[in-house]
Amino acid sequence: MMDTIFALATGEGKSGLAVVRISGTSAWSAVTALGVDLPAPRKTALRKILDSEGGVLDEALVLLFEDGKSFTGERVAELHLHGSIAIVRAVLAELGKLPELRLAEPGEFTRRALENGRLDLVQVEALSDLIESETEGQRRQALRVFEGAFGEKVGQWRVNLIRAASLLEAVIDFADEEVPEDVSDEVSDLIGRVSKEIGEELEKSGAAERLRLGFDVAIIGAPNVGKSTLLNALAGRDAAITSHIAGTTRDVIEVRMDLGGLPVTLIDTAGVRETEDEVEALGVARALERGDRADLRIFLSDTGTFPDVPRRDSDLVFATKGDLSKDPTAISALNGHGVDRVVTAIQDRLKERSTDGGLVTRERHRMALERATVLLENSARFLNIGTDQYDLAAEELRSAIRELEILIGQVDVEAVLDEVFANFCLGK
Ligand SMILES: Nc1nc2c(c(=O)[nH]1)N(C=O)[C@@H](CNc1ccc(C(=O)N[C@@H](CCC(=O)O)C(=O)O)cc1)CN2
Ligand SMILES: Nc1nc2c(ncn2[C@@H]2O[C@H](COP(=O)(O)OP(=O)(O)OP(=O)(O)O)[C@@H](O)[C@H]2O)c(=O)[nH]1
Ligand SMILES: [Mg+2]
Repeated sequence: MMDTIFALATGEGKSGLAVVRISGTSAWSAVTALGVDLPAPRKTALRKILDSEGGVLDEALVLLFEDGKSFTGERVAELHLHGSIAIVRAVLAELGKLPELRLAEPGEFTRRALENGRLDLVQVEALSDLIESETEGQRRQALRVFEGAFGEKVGQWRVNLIRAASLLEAVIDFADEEVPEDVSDEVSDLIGRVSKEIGEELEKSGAAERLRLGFDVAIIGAPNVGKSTLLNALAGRDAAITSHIAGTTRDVIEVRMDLGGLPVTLIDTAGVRETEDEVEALGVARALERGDRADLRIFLSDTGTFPDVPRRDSDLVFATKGDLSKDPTAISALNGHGVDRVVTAIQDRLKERSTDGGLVTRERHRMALERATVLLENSARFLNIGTDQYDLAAEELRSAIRELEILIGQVDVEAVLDEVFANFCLGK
């Protein structure tokens, strides 16, 4: 029997409401222990929550879920408390005194939902992405996987490959008895179809992965060209210090923002120049390094000269301080002129790389599907050699099937589960 676990399910700190969730066989009796007269399942009721001495901790809504009919699949109780730090602390302390209960680990409620077959492993990851989502694009992508689109697709691939493996195994098993019918066409067709579909998903994986993680956009240029001023204009706040002194910015300054549904981390960097100043030189090295790693770079100049950095086709280039020059294409971050053009240009460049519709959003998924692809290629090769290699073809197929099963968590691999749950929110 599993422990009954509990945790604060809502955010830390002061808030309108705070929900404490309890899951496991003792979930309801724990609520009784808080002096609550239990309401019927799924019917909220207003109840006083008491400590062990009978003192009132809060007046709250209590909600019970029956075994098998909850998010975790276990018996669940929720206490919808006033969102006070003191109330939450006191209620959690009372629950901690009950011998059958312990505090949940990050992601443990969701882990139980997985173990009870209510979610598959890619849905678990999508749930984590959904909670982490900050932009529309990220929310839509995570929700699609959470609703089961990827799990279903992988499930179909698996069924097709199992059929292919069974056909081969039937031939192997009966090889000494009767002449088996020729299965190679059907097997090769099944393998070919699955490989093609996996390939199509893998093609979209780069974009889907980028959308999940967000894009790094670095602003690069010589000192004093107005990089930090542009960052502030885009961020809508004074995130970076600006001054007329060349070499003001020394460290890398990052601001996360939502650019038309795209998650962008805008990066302001030190002005690039040769310098005797040791600290500034470190800043310049960082600027070049971050620029190198960035998904997109914006080069700024107020004189037409740029740092000597190898260029990419995708680089955006803008002249600055348009209010001081006659160049009609120059932007002015100081008075806001042309800043909208910068935003549109960033969006255009990034949109190309973040087409919606991808399901393969994680390196873990991509690697599993890449391994499966290689195994399927091997299998097809053995299949083509002839019946005496069918056992090897079937073995490669079984390995490919296993990759798919690990991918959706149909077979437990502790290391995979630990990796997936390591980054989960507390209380989820
Ligand atoms: N108060 C509260 N709100 C919440 C959650 C929660 O756990 N508690 N959720 C937590 O993530 C999400 C909703 N997810 C849920 C998923 C399944 C069930 C559930 O009880 N399923 C049962 C009954 C379904 C039904 O009512 O038709 C079942 O599937 O058998 C509840 C919430 C978001 N909002
Ligand atoms: N007139 C005018 N001045 C600007 C404009 N943009 C920036 N400046 C000024 O130029 C000076 C340098 O701006 P910063 O944004 O600090 O320049 P930077 O590129 O970040 O400089 P470093 O951090 O030293 O590399 C400041 O005095 C800004 O007010 C602009 O569009 N028009
Ligand atoms: Mg600066």
